[in-house]
Amino acid sequence: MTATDTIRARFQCAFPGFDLDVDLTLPATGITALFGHSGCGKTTLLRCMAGLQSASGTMTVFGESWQTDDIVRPVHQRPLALVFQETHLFPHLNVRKNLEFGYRRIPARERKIGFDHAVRWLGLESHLARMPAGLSGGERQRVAIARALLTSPKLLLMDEPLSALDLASKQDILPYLERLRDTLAIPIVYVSHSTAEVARLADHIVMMEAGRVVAQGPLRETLAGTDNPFRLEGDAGVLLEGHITDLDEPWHLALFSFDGGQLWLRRDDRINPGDSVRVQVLARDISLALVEHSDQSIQNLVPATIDRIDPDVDPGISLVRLLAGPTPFLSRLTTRAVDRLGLEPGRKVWMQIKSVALVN
Ligand SMILES: Nc1ncnc2c1ncn2[C@@H]1O[C@H](COP(=O)(O)OP(=O)(O)OP(=O)(O)O)[C@@H](O)[C@H]1O
Repeated sequence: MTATDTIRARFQCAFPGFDLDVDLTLPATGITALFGHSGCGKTTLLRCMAGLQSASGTMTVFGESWQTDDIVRPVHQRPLALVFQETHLFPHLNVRKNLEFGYRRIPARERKIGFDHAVRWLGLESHLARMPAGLSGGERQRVAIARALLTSPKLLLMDEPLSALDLASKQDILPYLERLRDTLAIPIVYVSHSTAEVARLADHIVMMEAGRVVAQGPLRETLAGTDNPFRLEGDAGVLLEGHITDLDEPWHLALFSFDGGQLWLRRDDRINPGDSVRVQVLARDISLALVEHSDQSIQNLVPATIDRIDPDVDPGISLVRLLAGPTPFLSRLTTRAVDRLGLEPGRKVWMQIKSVALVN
C-alpha cells in the first residue's frame, strides 16, 4: 500500500481515566471495522478522523493531508460523510428533499455519485415522496446513507449505524451495505461491537482495547490468528469466502468451494449456484484425525496441514491453526488429544468439520 492509496491515521488524545494512542494504515477500499468492547475508544477514534475530536497526530487520506502537527482541517473542509445511529433527517422535508439537501451541498463538477444511482443503490425509488416519520427505522437509515453518499465523500464514516434498529430492520439493511461495499470505490470505516455485523460486512478489521489497537489486518487473516480476542459466537473461528458451486436438492445441501477445498452446508433458500458467499467455521466444530475415516457421520472431511499449535485461554485446551491450501482454519482440541495424536506443525491431518454456517 502506498501513501496515495491508503488512509494513514495517527492520533493521541486523553480524557480523565482514558487515553487513545493509535497508529493505523487502512486500505482505500472496502469496509474497515473498528471493533471492540464498549468504552475501548472506537467512537473517539472515528471522531478524531472526522476532525470532531481535537487530538494531536496526523491524518492523510489518499496522499492528502487532513491533519498535520501544524495544520488541522476542520470537519467541513474534509471530504467525508458521517452516518450515525440517529439519522438526523429533516422531519419537515420528504425523502427527495432530504436527499437533495446532501446533493446540492456539492458543486456539480465535484459530484461523483449521481442522484439516481444513490436512490437505486439504497432501494429508495418508491419512497421519494414519503415523509421521514412514515418510514421504518431501516428505511430512514437507508435515506441517511444515500444522503451521505450524495455529498460524494472520499471517506464514509459510520458509527454503529444499525444499533438502533430491530432485528428485522437490520436484516433489511445489511444487503444494501454489502452492495455498497462491493460496488463503491469509497472506503468505509464502520464502528461496531457486533461480531455478526463485522463477520458479514468487513474486509479489514481494527480490534481495539483501552484506547489501543491490539490487532489489525484483513479480516480473514486476522481472525485466523491464534492470539486474537475476536470471537465469533463466543469462540475462535474462521471466515471463508468462496462460491456455491453445486446443490444437492434431495438432501437440502449446497456445495461451497473455497481456495483449498470444498464444504457442504445446509441449503438455504437464499443461495444459488454461482453466488459468492461468506461462511463461518468455529474452532470447536473441527476435530482432527490422522487418517480419513469415511465410516462416520461427519460429511465434511478436508485434508490440511498443521501450521502451529498454541495454548488457548482455557487451561488444558490448545488452539491448532491449520492450512487447507492457502486457507487457514482453527481447531480447538484438548492438549491431551494433541499429545496422544502426536500433532505438531507440518503434520498432515484430516479436519472433520461438524458445522458450517452461512454468514450472509
Ligand atoms: N468528551 C469526552 N469527555 C470525557 N470522556 C470521554 C469523552 N468522550 C469519550 N470519553 C471516554 O472515552 C472512553 C472511550 O469512549 P468511546 O465512546 O470512544 O468508546 P466506544 O468504544 O465507542 O464505546 P461504545 O461502544 O460504548 O460507544 C470512554 O471511557 C468514554 O467515557
